[in-house]
Amino acid sequence: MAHYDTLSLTVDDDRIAQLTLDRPEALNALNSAMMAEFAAALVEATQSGARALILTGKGRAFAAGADIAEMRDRTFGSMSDANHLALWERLADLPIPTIGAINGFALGGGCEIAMMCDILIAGESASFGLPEITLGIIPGIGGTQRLTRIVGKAQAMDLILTGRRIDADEARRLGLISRVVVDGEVVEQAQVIARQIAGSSARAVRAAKECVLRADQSSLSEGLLFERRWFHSLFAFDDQTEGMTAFLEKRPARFADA
Ligand SMILES: C/C=C/C(=O)SCCNC(=O)CCNC(=O)[C@H](O)C(C)(C)COP(=O)(O)OP(=O)(O)OC[C@H]1O[C@@H](n2cnc3c(N)ncnc32)[C@H](O)[C@@H]1OP(=O)(O)O
Repeated sequence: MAHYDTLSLTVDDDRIAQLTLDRPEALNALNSAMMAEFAAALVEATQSGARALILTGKGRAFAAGADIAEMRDRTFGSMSDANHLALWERLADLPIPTIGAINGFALGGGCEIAMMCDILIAGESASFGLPEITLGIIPGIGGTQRLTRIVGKAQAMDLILTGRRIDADEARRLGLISRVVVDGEVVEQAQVIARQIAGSSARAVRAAKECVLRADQSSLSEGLLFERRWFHSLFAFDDQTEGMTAFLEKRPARFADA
């Protein structure tokens, strides 16, 4: 793995990649250096053959948002000419499942990149929020769009216009995250999920991810057709025969690339 200054990347023997944001002294505030390294690390993780990626933060925050010190003196020209923040979107485009393991604060841009993950689990004392409004700006890494799709207009307006923070239980009730676990066990629980995914058929996992993501972006009839076509396609591969044979023979399936 390459050396990174603002994050670390590991890939274990089960082909689980773990990307850890690593600027704990600034609560993992997202700066330009981290954004560039993040994009490079995603490429490296994918090219390593990883089957799932866990995203977490070192210390008492997942990430407390974009780096305010770095942003304060930016101008419209420097932000728009560089299409600033666009690189974070690479996370949403990753072909393998992503699991956000949220410890502590996930605020502003931190909450926004968390919402890009496919599965989100959080420690009991994690907190989420989009406080950008208090800084005279708005979310810029997809926060208005993703939050509205996840929780609906009224809840999104409440959270974005007030900038209020919510705890892990409220985040789960609203549908932002799927599981709340004991603080300190967040990464461990993410690894359990990741290993389960890594033991499944890679093609079926990819198909499932593409279909779920399509649900957000297509009409119901287009999404249904897309799902049915993917379903048909999986019968072209040995994993389907192996999975069904294993069930009938009452043994665990042995998928080719698991
Ligand atoms: C498109 C996206 C836009 C955005 O994301 S804009 C940013 C949105 N985020 C925020 O507004 C949150 C800013 N941070 C905070 O409100 C607080 O922090 C917390 C509530 C998260 C934690 O408060 P406490 O426990 O008192 O810690 P502390 O002393 O404030 O923070 C420790 C160090 O971390 C730095 N830091 C925290 N968040 C950021 C940030 N977003 N950008 C730059 N630095 C940050 C602080 O300044 C400080 O540093 P030092 O020890 O040198 O004083």
